[in-house]
Amino acid sequence: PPKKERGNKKLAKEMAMCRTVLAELEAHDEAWPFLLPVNTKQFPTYKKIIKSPMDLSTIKKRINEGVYKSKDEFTADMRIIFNNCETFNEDDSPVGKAGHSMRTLFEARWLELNPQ
Ligand SMILES: Cc1ncccc1N[C@@H](C)c1cnc2ccsc2c1
Repeated sequence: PPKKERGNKKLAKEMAMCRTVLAELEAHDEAWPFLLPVNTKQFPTYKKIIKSPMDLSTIKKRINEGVYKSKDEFTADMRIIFNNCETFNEDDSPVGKAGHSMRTLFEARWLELNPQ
C-alpha cells in the first residue's frame, strides 16, 4: 500500500495504544490531581510558575482530535504533566507523591507496550 496509507495505519495503532495507557492511568486511585487542568483561581501562582500546563483530559482531547502525529508527541505531553507536578509540588506532599507514583506507573506500562 502507498506510504501515506501505511503511515495512517501505523499512527492509528499507536493512538490505540496511547488510549489504552491513558485509560489505565485515569482509572488509578492517584490520578485525581491530573484528571483536569489545574484551576488557576484555586492556585493563582500556577500560571506564573508553570509555562506549559497539561492534564489527562487535554491529552485525551488531543488524541481524539488527531493532534498527535506520533506516539512520541503523546509521551512528551504525558511527561509534561509529571514534570509540572515536580516543579510545583513538594515531593512529600500528597500531590507530589501522586505525581511520582503516576510517573512510575506510566513509564513502566509504556515500556511494556514499547519494548526497546
Ligand atoms: C497537579 C496539581 N499541581 C499543582 C496544583 C494542583 C494540582 N492538581 C489539582 C487538581 C488539585 C490538587 N490538590 C488539591 C487539593 C485541594 S483542591 C486540589 C486540586
